[in-house]
Amino acid sequence: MANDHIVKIRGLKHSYKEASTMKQVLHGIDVDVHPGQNVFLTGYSGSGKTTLISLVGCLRSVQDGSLKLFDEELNKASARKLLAMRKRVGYVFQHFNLLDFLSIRQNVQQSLEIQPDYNPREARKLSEEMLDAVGLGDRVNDHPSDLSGGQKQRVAIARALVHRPKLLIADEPTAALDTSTGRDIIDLVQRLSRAQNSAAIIVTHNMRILDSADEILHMIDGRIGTAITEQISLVLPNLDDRHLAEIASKAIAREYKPGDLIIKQGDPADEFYILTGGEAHVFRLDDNGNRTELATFSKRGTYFGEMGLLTEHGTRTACVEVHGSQPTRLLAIKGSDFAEMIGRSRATRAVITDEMWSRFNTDGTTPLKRPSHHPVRDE
Ligand SMILES: Nc1ncnc2c1ncn2[C@@H]1O[C@H](COP(=O)(O)OP(=O)(O)OP(=O)(O)O)[C@@H](O)[C@H]1O
Repeated sequence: MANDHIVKIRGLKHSYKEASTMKQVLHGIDVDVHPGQNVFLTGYSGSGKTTLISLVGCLRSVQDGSLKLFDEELNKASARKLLAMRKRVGYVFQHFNLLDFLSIRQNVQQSLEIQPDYNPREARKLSEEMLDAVGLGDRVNDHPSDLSGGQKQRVAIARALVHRPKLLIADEPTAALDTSTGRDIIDLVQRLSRAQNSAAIIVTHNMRILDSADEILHMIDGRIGTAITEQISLVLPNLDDRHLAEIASKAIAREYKPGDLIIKQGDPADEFYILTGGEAHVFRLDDNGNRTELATFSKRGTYFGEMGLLTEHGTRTACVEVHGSQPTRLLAIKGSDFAEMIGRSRATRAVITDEMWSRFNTDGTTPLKRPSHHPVRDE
């Protein structure tokens, strides 16, 4: 499908001039962002996050590689084209970037004034509605200096979304805010962008807010790596830091193509899986080869493969296949590492075992013996 991508990046490289040499800061990036997807971009300071989003947001020119925004190639795009594309994106910055000599309604309205079909009356109405949606409907005539940090960021969100962009870019929108205000701001960005079916790329260092992402991209020295530690800590929050780092170092990132079988019923159970992208479908086959559809997992962080590992049965009780037209990405943890993990963290074992029993109950078949370890809840 031509329109299946909001952003499609292949082999993107970028360098800055430093004295008389060039310093390369992006080393061949591949990224896909689909309509309505919330993608969080994490990584240490200096790893290249701001460079990457400023290229996506048409604030810089592409030097090398392919970057398609709304299906249009930005490599070799003219300054005029970049400017036109920039108007179709919404931006939220760390330091709000509001103009204090304008009222907050006028600040929001600015985004509409640069659109080709600008109509002042309509723009005023839309700006007031958008401020209402961010909870500032009664403050439209105030100026930014009258507001708290969290309220200023709400204005910035209204300004970024008022023209209904198909992509919102937020560069550390919570960095200048306290934790609970930051969480509210992320919730708001996600609620409003989802309501408009806008994709959002949100740069953040804040691990506590990552659980609501559709996808987490982790930048390491100008490359996209799998956010293995972050993914595992979200799924299994009871692991202590040392244990988490140990498991993360042993987890293997895998990608399966549409049509691939991930788990085959009857095979020995030897791995535990955490879904990090795409969808996985579970079905069971009876002796005559008839299929019973059991579940489709689409939420990032869903885990599976625990049944064969936790029960004395030891073999796969169902098949799992790639679902839909996108690849399915997983973190695989070897059975022996999984056993060690739940052996050391009773809370983790309890959570996974409870989830397994609730799956047995929903799927209506419990062909297996109870696990040898009963859930423990005393941590
Ligand atoms: N305009 C510039 N000129 C030269 N070097 C730059 C420029 N902008 C960024 N860099 C360098 O490029 C590298 C990546 O910077 P970038 O700002 O993209 O990283 P970041 O992950 O966003 O970091 P932070 O979280 O600190 O903002 C850093 O080493 C930085 O010093």
